[in-house]
Amino acid sequence: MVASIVQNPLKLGTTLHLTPTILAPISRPLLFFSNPLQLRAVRRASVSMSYDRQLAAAKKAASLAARLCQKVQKALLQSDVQSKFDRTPVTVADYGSQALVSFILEKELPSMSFSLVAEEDSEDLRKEEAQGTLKRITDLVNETLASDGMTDVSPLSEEDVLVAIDNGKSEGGPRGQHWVLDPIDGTKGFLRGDQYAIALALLDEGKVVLGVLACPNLPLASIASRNQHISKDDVGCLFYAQVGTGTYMQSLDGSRETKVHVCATETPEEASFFESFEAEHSMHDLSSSIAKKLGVKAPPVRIDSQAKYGALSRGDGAIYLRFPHKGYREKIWDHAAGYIVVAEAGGVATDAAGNPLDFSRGRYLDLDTGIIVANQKLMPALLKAVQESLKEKASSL
Ligand SMILES: Nc1ncnc2c1ncn2[C@@H]1O[C@H](COP(=O)(O)O)[C@@H](O)[C@H]1OP(=O)(O)O
Ligand SMILES: [Mg+2]
Ligand SMILES: [Mg+2]
Ligand SMILES: [Mg+2]
Repeated sequence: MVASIVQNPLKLGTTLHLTPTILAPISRPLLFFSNPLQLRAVRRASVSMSYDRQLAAAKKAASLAARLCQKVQKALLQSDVQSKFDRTPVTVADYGSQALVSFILEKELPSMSFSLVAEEDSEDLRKEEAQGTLKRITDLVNETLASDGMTDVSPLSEEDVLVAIDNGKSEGGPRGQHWVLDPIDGTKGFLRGDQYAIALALLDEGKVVLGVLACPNLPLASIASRNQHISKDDVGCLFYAQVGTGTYMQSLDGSRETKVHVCATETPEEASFFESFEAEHSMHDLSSSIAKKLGVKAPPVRIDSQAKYGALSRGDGAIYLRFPHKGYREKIWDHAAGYIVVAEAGGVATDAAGNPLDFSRGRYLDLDTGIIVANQKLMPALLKAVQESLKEKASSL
């Protein structure tokens, strides 16, 4: 038996009321240094310790992008779906979300040099036949900005939208600060009316220092017990984490902030695990073999997108297993935000060999075989089961 969380937002009709975010200033200590190098080093340390301003901007950007996506998901039209060169779907909401997040981050943080590594680009939208689609995206972005009472910005032109989308072409890397965005993670789930996430993270010197996950269709209550009735007011979560300060969840309307922690179980038999809804994205036979070795009794919980990391960070399940098929290269925007949300909640995410995930190598996350996530206590047994199952699979080929 397989459990899946299916929230059809076409029936939910949620309206969001966002309050404007107040930006907290970075506090810089007043110190005197005669050596300018020393002064620069201390300034760098003091700035890198607090990402409050960036976090506030990221929360605002992801919440507004979620509002845009909800609107599109409610009125999903076939014409809103294009196909990219790799034949994965992309919708007006993917483009609109990326344009909006890019525009808001740059506007809210004018003093920062702006670098964004993001999934989408404007190439297909610049084609003659995409004129109508581009107009629709531009309208969606402007309507969303207006709905937030952003009266200090004049409406974006179609060219502004294309430029905002193409800001996402940065290569990232180990130096400086880079935003990392998946404007809709789990587009297939989005199209099905199921789970998806707007995933935004910040890299500083190659490390993930903050992450925000907006999950418009994820219930605020645990999805561990799946048969409860969920009202439309109890759906839509925003997870966020800043390095060294823990992970928090609030409702997408800005209320009900709570600190969250991963499941503390030390007993694999009690653990339940998450995996992709799509068998094309992760090998279900392999995860089933791992779960069997661990003695996991509960059926897998299959949901789309980084909503899995969010649900894991608040203890809805204890393990996340992801084993893409041979040849697939993971991208940093598919894991950066989820990674810090889980890590700050007390979890560990590694590749299948137990190596830490390295987000500093550019747009791809080159890793060994797969990604596994659990609490610290479960990790040794999980790694052992993963290695055994991988060996068995290799010898059966
Ligand atoms: N063949 C594939 N194997 C693994 N992941 C994929 C594949 N194709 C797309 N993805 C990406 O996997 C993620 C969804 O994973 P999940 O199965 O956990 O929901 C998405 O980021 C999706 O991209 P996208 O952002 O375009 O939806
Ligand atoms: Mg995609
Ligand atoms: Mg993705
Ligand atoms: Mg995406």
